Amino acid sequence: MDGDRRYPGPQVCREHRGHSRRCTGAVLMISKVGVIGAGSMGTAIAQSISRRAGEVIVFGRRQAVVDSINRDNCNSRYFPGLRLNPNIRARLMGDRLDVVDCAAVVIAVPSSEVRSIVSAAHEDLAGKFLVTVAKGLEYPSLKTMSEIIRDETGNPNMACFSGPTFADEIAYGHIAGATIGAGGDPSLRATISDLFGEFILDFSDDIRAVELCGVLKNVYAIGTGMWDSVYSNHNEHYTFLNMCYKEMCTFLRAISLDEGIFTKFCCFGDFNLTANVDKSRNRTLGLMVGKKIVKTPYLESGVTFEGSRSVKGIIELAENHDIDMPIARFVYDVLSGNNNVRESVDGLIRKAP
Ligand SMILES: NC(=O)C1=CN([C@@H]2O[C@H](COP(=O)(O)OP(=O)(O)OC[C@H]3O[C@@H](n4cnc5c(N)ncnc54)[C@H](O)[C@@H]3O)[C@@H](O)[C@H]2O)C=CC1
Ligand SMILES: O=C(CO)COP(=O)(O)O
Repeated sequence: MDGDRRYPGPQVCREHRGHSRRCTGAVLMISKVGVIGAGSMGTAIAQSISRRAGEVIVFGRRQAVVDSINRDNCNSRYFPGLRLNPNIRARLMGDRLDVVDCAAVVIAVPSSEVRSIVSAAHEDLAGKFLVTVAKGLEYPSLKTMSEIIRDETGNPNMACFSGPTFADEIAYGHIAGATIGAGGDPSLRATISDLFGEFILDFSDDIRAVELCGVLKNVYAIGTGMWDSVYSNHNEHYTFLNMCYKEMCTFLRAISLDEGIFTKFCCFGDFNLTANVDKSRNRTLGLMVGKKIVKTPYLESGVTFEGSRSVKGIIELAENHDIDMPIARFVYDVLSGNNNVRESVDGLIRKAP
């Protein structure tokens, strides 16, 4: 695809008051932003932000990807057909990260990698405005990404970005909504609204609840894939989808401080996107396991299946709140090879709420 024809270069932005709307105006010159992770989401976020910032530095661990971005304005591994904006530069990941003059740093690596990366670079990241897009839960600590990052850097200025946001569609500039989980500091919201001004944004003060929505929806995407590998009718699909959403809302009512979380992009939007669309890696994993196309070595496939890594933690977190999560347990049991899908699905139907 041709270069990003919409790239007008950084321009002055009108004040973005941070309420839920797509910033259609030109953009504020945000000096420099760092993105940790040169995978699909890191590259996509870099492309979006590069239309609003002076420069975006992407930190990747593969020299070939770094070279491809710097030499050809292209991430040949993830988006071979997309010309990246010229103000995106790549650097090879090291323990230390040269983010000295970055106004903000986005963390876009798989959740399993966040603690090691942030711990190694904690001195560089301390005091920075940090945004995590990773959708995972650390085990056995049961900590979310922002909790890990705060552990390692002590940063109070933290936010998360989560919603129905397939990376490829972001990279090609399609409309997407996302929830910003951040403390109530107005200046923080203004900064993040400028950074992610291409998105339709809603906000929540409960960053942990926003992050847990992203974790839960991956689990239910796997579960829906498994269910759909057995039942192929519309009634059956949407009946199970409703069962999943009911279980997810039961969990959120127990842990969320934000009573409006249920209708935010991180919750209803991302839950439906990932559970219903085959582009989702988590849903695809559920379909493949359900059809016995793949067995447990999928974790060595190199594909980022966040839901399979976080389902055990979600079950334990729920137990800590005396919440029963039969569908999350169904997903865990099948992924663990304990039962086959049809037996487990029939069991779910008998116990349906
Ligand atoms: N791909 C998508 O559509 C979306 C992904 N996300 C989230 O973004 C996070 C990142 O996932 P994706 O970009 O999708 O995965 P990906 O598999 O496309 O890319 C992951 C990248 O992280 C890099 N990486 C892994 N370990 C690393 C390390 N120790 N140091 C430096 N780089 C390392 C890999 O080399 C790869 O480039 C996940 O938590 C995912 O849930 C969120 C929304 C959408
Ligand atoms: O989080 C995502 C979309 O919002 C990406 O979903 P998958 O990780 O299932 O591909």
